[in-house]
Parts: sequence; C-alpha cells; structure tokens
Amino acid sequence: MTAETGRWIRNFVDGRFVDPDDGDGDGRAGHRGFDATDPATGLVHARVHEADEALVDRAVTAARRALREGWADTAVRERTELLRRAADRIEERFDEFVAAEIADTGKPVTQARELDVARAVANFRAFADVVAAAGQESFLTDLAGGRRALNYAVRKPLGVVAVVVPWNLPLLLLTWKVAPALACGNAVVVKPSEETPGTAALLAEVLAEVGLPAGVYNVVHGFGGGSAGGYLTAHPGIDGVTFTGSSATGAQVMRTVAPRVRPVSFELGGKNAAVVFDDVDVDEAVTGLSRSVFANTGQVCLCTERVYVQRSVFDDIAGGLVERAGRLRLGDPLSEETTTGPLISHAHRDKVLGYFDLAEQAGATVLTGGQVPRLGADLDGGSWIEPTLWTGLTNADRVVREEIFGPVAALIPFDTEEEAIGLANDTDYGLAASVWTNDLRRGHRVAQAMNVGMAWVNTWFLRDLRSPFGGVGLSGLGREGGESSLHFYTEPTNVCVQL
Ligand SMILES: NC(=O)c1ccc[n+]([C@@H]2O[C@H](COP(=O)([O-])OP(=O)(O)OC[C@H]3O[C@@H](n4cnc5c(N)ncnc54)[C@H](O)[C@@H]3O)[C@@H](O)[C@H]2O)c1
Ligand SMILES: O=C/C=C/C=C(\O)C(=O)O
Repeated sequence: MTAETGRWIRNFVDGRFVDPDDGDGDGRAGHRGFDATDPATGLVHARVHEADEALVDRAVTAARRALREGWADTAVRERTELLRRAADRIEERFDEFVAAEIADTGKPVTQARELDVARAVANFRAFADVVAAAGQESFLTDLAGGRRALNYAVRKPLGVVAVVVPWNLPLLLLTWKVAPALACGNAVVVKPSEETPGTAALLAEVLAEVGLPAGVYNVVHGFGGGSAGGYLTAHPGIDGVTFTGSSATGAQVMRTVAPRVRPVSFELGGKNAAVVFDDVDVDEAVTGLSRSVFANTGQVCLCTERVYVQRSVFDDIAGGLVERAGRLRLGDPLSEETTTGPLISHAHRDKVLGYFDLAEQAGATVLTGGQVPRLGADLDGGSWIEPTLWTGLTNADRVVREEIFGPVAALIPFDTEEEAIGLANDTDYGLAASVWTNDLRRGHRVAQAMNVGMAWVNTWFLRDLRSPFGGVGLSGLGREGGESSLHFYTEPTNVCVQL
C-alpha cells in the first residue's frame, strides 16, 4: 500500500542535503531510492535517497577534510557549548523529532516524547558535561638516584568515525554515539537503519543550525552489505566503527574492518533474563517486569524475554503479567491512550510469528497473546502483534535461547538461588539482567553473579549516562557511556619527560 507522498528523505554530505535528482552533485541523475514505511499502517510516508559508493566516499572525504580544517583542534569549551546548543535546538524542534520518529516506527507518541527524543537531549547534555569535566591521566615517576620523570597522556580524536545504528530507538541510539564522538573532536558519517531514516536527517538540520562546521556530521542512507552500510564500514578512510545492531551483523562488520585493524564498539543482541524471588512485593515486581518485557513492543535490546520465578510465587507473577498484558493498548500512535505500537516491519513480524510457531511445537502454553490483532481498517496494514507470554518451555528451547525482539517472554520456575543463577547465565548473550527481591544482600549478590554488562535490582532500564553500557559474549564488545565513551572516541598519546 502506498500513500501519495513526494517527500524525499535525503543524504546529508559536506554540510548540505544532496538532491536525489542530481545524485551527489556530479550531474548523474536518477540515484536509487527506497520507501520509508509507517509500521502502524503499512503506508509509505516518504522516499529515501539511497547513497551509492561514490556518495559514501564523498561523505568520508568531507569528514576527513573537516577534521583537517580545524574541527579536531577545536577547543573543548567550543565543542561542549555546541553540544549544549544542539540539545536546546532539539528541544525547540521537539515535536518535529517526535513526529519523524513516529512516522518511521509507529511507536506511541507518549514513548517517542518521554524516551526517544527526551534522551537525545539528555545525551547531548550528558556528554558535554563528561568532556568538560574530563582530566588527562598523568604520573610522576620516581627513578633511581632520586630522579623523576613525568608521564602524561593527551587524548586526541579517533578521527573519522562510522556510526551505524538500528531501528528500534533510532534517535536515542544515534545521539548516544554522535554526542560523545563530536564532543571528543571526531567527524562522523552516520548510516541510520533503512527502516528509520527520518530523525538522523532532521538532526543534520539541527547541527547545521547550531554551527557545526560542514563535513563534521554526514548522513548516508541505505542498507547493509552491498549498500551504504557495507561501503561505509569498508571505506579505508574510516578510523573506527561504532555499531549497534544484531550480533550477526556485528560479526560481519568486525570481518570488514579486521584487515585494517580499526577499533570497533559493538552494542549487539541480547536474550535478557529476569530473576524473581519469592520475597518480592508481587504488584511492584509485576509492574517493573511487564515494563521490561513489553516496552517499545519488546524492541529494546535490554528487554526481558526470559522470566525465572521462584516456584512459590510463580502463579502470582504469571497472573500479574497476564493482567498487565491485558491492559496494554495497541493502536493509533498519535493517541495519548496508546501504550504499545507495532513491530518495525512485516518482515520482522514474520520472524516473531516464526517463534510463536516454534513455541507451539515445543509444547508451550500460551498464557496470553499469540496472534495478530485486528485493529480496524486504518491499522490492519501495519505490523501489529499481540503481547505474548508462554509457560511450559525450558532453556533447551530455541524460543528461550534465541533473541526474538518482540513483546514476548517465557516464564520458567526455579527453586534455589543457585539454580536461578545457572538458568539466567545459560546463554551465549550477556547484555542485561534484572533481579527482583526485597533481600538486598541477595539482590547485590545475584546481580553481581549475572554474566552481563548491566544488571538492575528491583528496577529496569534506569540509566545514569555516566555508567558503562554494553554487553559480553554475543551482546557486544566494549562499553559506551561516561568515561567509557571518551576512551573509545579518543586515542591517547602518552608523553614521558625526564625531569
Ligand atoms: N546492545 C544494544 O545496545 C542494542 C541496541 C539496539 C538494538 N540492538 C540489536 O539490534 C538488532 C535489531 O536492529 P537491526 O535489525 O537494525 O539490526 P541489524 O544488525 O540488522 O542492522 C543494524 C544496522 O546495521 C546495518 N547493517 C546491516 N548489515 C550491515 C553490514 N553488512 N555492514 C554494515 N552495516 C550493516 C543496517 O542497515 C542497520 O543500519 C537486535 O539484535 C537488537 O538486539 C542492540
Ligand atoms: O535497544 C537498546 C537500548 C539501548 C539503550 C542505550 O544505549 C542507553 O540507554 O544508553
């Protein structure tokens, strides 16, 4: 289905939007394009100009030139003040960002407002603070005979950074990388997901409005291998890659950059566990757990897809989660009453439905959901799915081992703390976990025992942007957040002076 639209979402290279009709300014017309589809309705809302290899090369070249022409040597104060202006300008254009994010994702306006765009503002401010406060490492070295030396490290920008991001929290994840990269004096070439091009292009307008020099922020649209994503990560002019996406793609990107030994930062997939002990306040735990399972229609890398519950409260927790699932309101993203949007695409919904079939084949009991909902003529073209909970599955089942990335969870009972830790850690992933108990000593103990990058106790997705964010195993490589981002987006030179 298509909607009448003449709107192009364009590439942004060297400080300007590239006209699709004249390609990259070389006079060659008729560059490729693809549809931007609204997942709530299935309707096309724009055409996206797909960057070819020549345009990606122009973007990397522009970024390199911007560094050479002074951006890399810009004073820290100038960079941090620019980031703060960007945050202010996003706030001034807040509703435009909300509308653009909804058009690409179909997510509810309440979430786009309270999470996605709000966090973009927070990301810019947080990294302005971090960079402004950052010191340099230095040591006075005692030598034999009473002599000394001074060792100090100066941190320089990594250079031209490829920023490749996914479709689930497009603006949040893009700014989570772009803010520290720019704060550290890098230039970036961004490849947004083909599913969600809108806010990356809008951010280009804002950064130009607040005075970011041409070439420092570039956006190239397209797909992965054989398209803009592959061209960008394979480009010899790239000094590092920060990537958020699936583990399989992360491995592909790692292979692409390996010959040039370029630094990578990977935020990848997850199969996150919640461990619920029998001393919890059931209502409080169910409130937090349901959020961790159903937020963003389960399309958050941190979402819980495995809920391990101590046997004596299993039925209470299961019943509570079913009741909360029943309260979710799927529907018009622009309604303040809507709590839950669609999945990102029909293709992704087919993938999730495939796991519904696997669960059935494994003998699962469907506590709630399991179907495609009917929402009425305007929305039935969208990629909707019912929030779904299963029991009767084990860690041996694919549904419990593989990332589904939808509003789904398997509920599995346990008896002892040791058993729970073993079940939760029985995965190739290692991104996040949550532990629910009123025994805080046990909360600390079990959280520390989780083989993950991030563990929450009696809460979920509560974020301090200075803390290290990332995963282990198939969930990622490296950390971003606070000082961790500075370490990735800079290269230190240690200078030793004999005194
Ligand atoms: N750990 C985290 O912080 C985090 C956050 C969000 C999403 N994710 C993960 O991302 C996945 C969902 O997002 P997705 O479907 O967009 O992931 P994806 O891996 O399919 O795509 C991510 C990005 O990589 C690009 N890409 C694909 N193939 C490429 C290639 N060969 N070379 C260069 N770029 C390529 C895509 O176009 C997209 O922009 C899930 O697995 C989810 O767990 C992880
Ligand atoms: O879908 C994954 C969510 C990632 C969230 C962050 O990177 C963050 O909160 O900084």
